Amino acid sequence: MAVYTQLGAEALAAIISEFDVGALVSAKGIAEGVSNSNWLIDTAGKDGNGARFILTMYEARTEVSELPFFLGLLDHLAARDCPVPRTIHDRAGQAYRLHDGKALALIEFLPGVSVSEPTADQARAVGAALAQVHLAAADFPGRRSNGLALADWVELAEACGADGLHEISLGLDRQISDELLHLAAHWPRDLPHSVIHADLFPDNVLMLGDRVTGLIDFYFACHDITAYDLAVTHAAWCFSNDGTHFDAALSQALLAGYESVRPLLDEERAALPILARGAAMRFLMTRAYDWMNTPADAMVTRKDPLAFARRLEFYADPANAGLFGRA
Ligand SMILES: Nc1ncnc2c1ncn2[C@@H]1O[C@H](COP(=O)(O)OP(=O)(O)O)[C@@H](O)[C@H]1O
Ligand SMILES: N[C@@H](CCOP(=O)(O)O)C(=O)O
Repeated sequence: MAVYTQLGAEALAAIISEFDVGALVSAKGIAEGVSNSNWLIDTAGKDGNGARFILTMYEARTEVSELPFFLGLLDHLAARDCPVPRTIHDRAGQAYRLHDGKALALIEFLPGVSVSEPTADQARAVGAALAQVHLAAADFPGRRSNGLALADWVELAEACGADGLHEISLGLDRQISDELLHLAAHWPRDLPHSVIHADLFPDNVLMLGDRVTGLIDFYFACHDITAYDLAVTHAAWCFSNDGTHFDAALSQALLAGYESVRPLLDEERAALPILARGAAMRFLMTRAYDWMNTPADAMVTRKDPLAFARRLEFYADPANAGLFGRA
């Protein structure tokens, strides 16, 4: 469930009246999502023909000082025909407003649904859309470093503690400490960097059939290794949810879709195995930390860390070394 803050009808109407979008007609809290509060907003529209938006209230996990980067990036990408929602600026031209000390943004509504069992054609389309974002962001002037990079995985592992990890699953502490050493020794330093989405899971992609209609939730976007973003997307799309089953057809389609827009350099392709291990580690660590630190009465469902421990095992298995080789 993701409406952490209750806003009454009067408050919502007053907020919407600050934008040139017509009067509020209806507002429904959106259950999906975990970080922020979201409402589906219908208004009369500027011309009286009706219009639909997403109203997002940023909760504790999003720093207000970072909103110019996230929201500016959406506008930059949308202006370059990437399938991302524009932000609707208020009458004063601001991309976000403050309400009772919390930031709010009104965002273009995009049609589509998040798929739970992607097909190869859908994975191909997602790969192409990701590459389009990487190219279109090249002249985006905003800067944000990755707050969940290798050094942060190490910190998260320390915060969890060996005993805590072992309690999640026997031997998980050892798997993580060995892997972190391996990643530190082999993490690539000289690959192309760009703005990356960094969390392009199926629930952050809206689709109509095989067409990507929306890439959303850019709140982990940052500058980092471009091909690492492809590795994150690979880990997110090419396995069953629990990480027990790898789908080679999805993997090939995702990579081919990506390369149809932005061909990988040889060194990027060669680095994909280690980048994929890093991607699996990133989600293993945040999920393990959340697993141990989410109060029992919290409104969010904890995500299974072991689903990414299994992906990590898969990527690290020498039997799968050829996974990212050219077909
Ligand atoms: N621009 C949009 N157009 C249509 N639906 C959206 C849009 N942005 C968000 N949503 C809907 O709201 C849900 C939660 O949004 P999301 O940004 O993923 O929240 P959170 O950051 O809390 O995870 C999404 O799963 C989707 O259903
Ligand atoms: N994709 C991450 C969780 C991040 O949550 P989001 O709803 O903000 O995308 C994971 O699966 O661990």
